[in-house]
Amino acid sequence: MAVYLHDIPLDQAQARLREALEEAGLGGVLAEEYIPLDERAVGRVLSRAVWARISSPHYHASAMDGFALRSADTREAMPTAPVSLLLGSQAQYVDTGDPLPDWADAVVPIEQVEALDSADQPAADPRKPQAIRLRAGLPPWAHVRPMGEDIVATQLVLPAGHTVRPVDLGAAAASGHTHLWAARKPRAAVLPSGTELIPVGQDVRRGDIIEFNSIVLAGQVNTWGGEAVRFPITPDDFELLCARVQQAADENDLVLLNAGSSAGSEDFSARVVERLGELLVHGVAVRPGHPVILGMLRRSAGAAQPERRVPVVGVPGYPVSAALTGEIFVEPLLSRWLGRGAFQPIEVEAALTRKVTSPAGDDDFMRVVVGRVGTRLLAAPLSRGAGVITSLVRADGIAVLPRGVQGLEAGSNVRVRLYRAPEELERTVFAIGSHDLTLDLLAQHLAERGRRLVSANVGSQGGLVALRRGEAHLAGSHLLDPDSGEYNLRYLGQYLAGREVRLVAWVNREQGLLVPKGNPKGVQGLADLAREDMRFINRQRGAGTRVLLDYHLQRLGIRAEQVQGYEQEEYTHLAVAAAVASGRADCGLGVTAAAQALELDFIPLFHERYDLVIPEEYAQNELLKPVFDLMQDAAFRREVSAMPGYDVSVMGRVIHLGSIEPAERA
Ligand SMILES: Nc1nc2c(c(=O)[nH]1)N[C@H]1C(S)=C(S)[C@@H](COP(=O)(O)OP(=O)(O)OC[C@H]3O[C@@H](n4cnc5c(N)ncnc54)[C@H](O)[C@@H]3O)O[C@H]1N2
Ligand code: MOO
Repeated sequence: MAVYLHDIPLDQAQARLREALEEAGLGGVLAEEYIPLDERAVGRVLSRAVWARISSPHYHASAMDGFALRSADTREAMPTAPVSLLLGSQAQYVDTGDPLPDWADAVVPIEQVEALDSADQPAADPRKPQAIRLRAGLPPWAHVRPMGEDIVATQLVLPAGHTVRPVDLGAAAASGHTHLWAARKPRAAVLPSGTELIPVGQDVRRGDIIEFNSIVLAGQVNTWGGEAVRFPITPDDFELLCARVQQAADENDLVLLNAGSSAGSEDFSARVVERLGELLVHGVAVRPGHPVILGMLRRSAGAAQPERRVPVVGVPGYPVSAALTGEIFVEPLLSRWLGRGAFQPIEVEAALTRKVTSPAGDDDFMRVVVGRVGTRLLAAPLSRGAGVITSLVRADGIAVLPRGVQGLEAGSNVRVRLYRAPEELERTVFAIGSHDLTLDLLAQHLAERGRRLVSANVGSQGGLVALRRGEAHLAGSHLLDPDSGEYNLRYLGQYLAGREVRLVAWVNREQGLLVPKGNPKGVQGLADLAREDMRFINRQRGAGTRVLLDYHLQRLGIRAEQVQGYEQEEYTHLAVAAAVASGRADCGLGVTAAAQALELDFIPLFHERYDLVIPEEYAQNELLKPVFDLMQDAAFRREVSAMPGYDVSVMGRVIHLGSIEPAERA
């Protein structure tokens, strides 16, 4: 009989693991090693403090090329009454770093003396004169680095638990060390499992999943100071899985078993752990990542240290869940074994740009992008999908909605654990509105100009709403006014009346019908949408493309009810293209580039203008200057017009500047 997982709160799961580790004698630094002091020690965690064996400098050293002397001998020297010192008894040439003779207590730089061979004859070799003449006195210890200036023998140079940086190695070497005591790197085996997985580089067929979780997990382990050992993909075969996991446990300190953690027909991980050791936890109340497994494995009799227990983490298969499980369970474990404090992220408080819901029973790890718009720090939630690895790539941080919170309204403050330095958030240009594929090109060019473009796709009208609420620097918009045939202006009156706004044309682009390659249903135009054998895929209400569609359907006298699939909505051009590519729909309205991206056929229908709407306060801000620069940049314009269906002749044209008059509803 199948036993399904039972989620327990995160703190309880962590406590159970901690207790099991302590019981097994694995609660602290695993082992230490005496490693040579060289550049390979960077990143290692010191298991013992470094105390200075010798001082640095370990003798009084000259800080300048010049002459060592007794400061007292120079006391009378004046510009008008120079003092001469005889080489040998009163002065001695020294290079920077040379030890000072015992009798000397100061150095005069060579350029501050007259080197003489006799009373008035300059020396043939300025470093080997008979005498030197000074026209100013020197205080004691002038131009001398006294013994211990840098490090005094017996002082603490580096504390235990410290992660070694390049400069630390300099200080440790200067204080007389040749080796360092460091925590041994914990070895973590990473085992990907699943019959459907194929390694990177192999041809991909339908149903195949490119295996990358093991790469992500191994990279995390190495970043956090461990040493990852990646195993080959194990198919869903219980006995084989047991054999591999046993081997991994025999040779490593930790086993990360990826996938097979939930309730599917071939989800063996929990049973493997039960067979080879003790299952501590199956299911943690976190989203994503809830089917986590925690356990302790036994080593086989023939293994090294056969009595050792080896913790195992059953890492859920979905990539975001897998990476977050690494952060939540693996990082703290490695930190503990390395004797270093667990990672403390920098946190900031930011206001949510939209309402979110959250499962009441779980700690919900929400990925967000963060940026400053005006005086406010804003957090825009990214995709919640556990399979959307790019949401973690794009994320600036994680906002945890704790258990008990069922959701938050737009504008609520959340604490965000940052993945980046807070300064980077100040360079963020927030674009919320209609998405266009050229914005990705813009993002890439802005990155070269020290800006980060973060865009959220909420459709044209959604973008104007975001601007009204002060939650974006700019919005892409392509809203057709059916009466005038103009774009956007009338809608600005509706959403941004009274505000100072700059409306700048961005591109003219082609819109048309996306159909499968070869156009099997012979689609010719919008009139075909009313056909009984036609399944359409629509854009969401408020999207410019939706406005365009409704306008033209009305002109053709086609009612929404006549269009099959009119109620099926997607949020981006690419999502519409994907629906057609997968066969879920026969056609959809979108831009040429989306058709090209997914190798669809395209039936061009209209040209439309896509504008950027920018409140004047931001248009004049240094932050957005590169956006305006790029509109005039020949190389950028060339790249945009090289994209299929785009024309940049309008790019940068100011359509409106100044206060927006109120308008009636369009
Ligand atoms: N009936 C239930 N079904 C599922 C539950 C549940 O509680 N009850 N939980 C869901 C959640 S949440 C998650 S997370 C997953 C966990 O699934 P498994 O750990 O069993 O993993 P798989 O089913 O094998 O894989 C899921 C999915 O993840 C991707 N994947 C897996 N391994 C890799 C890899 N090495 N590299 C890249 N991507 C990988 C892949 O897309 C798999 O389809 O279960 C849900 N179902
Ligand atoms: O818990 Mo799953 O890991 O939501 O994605």
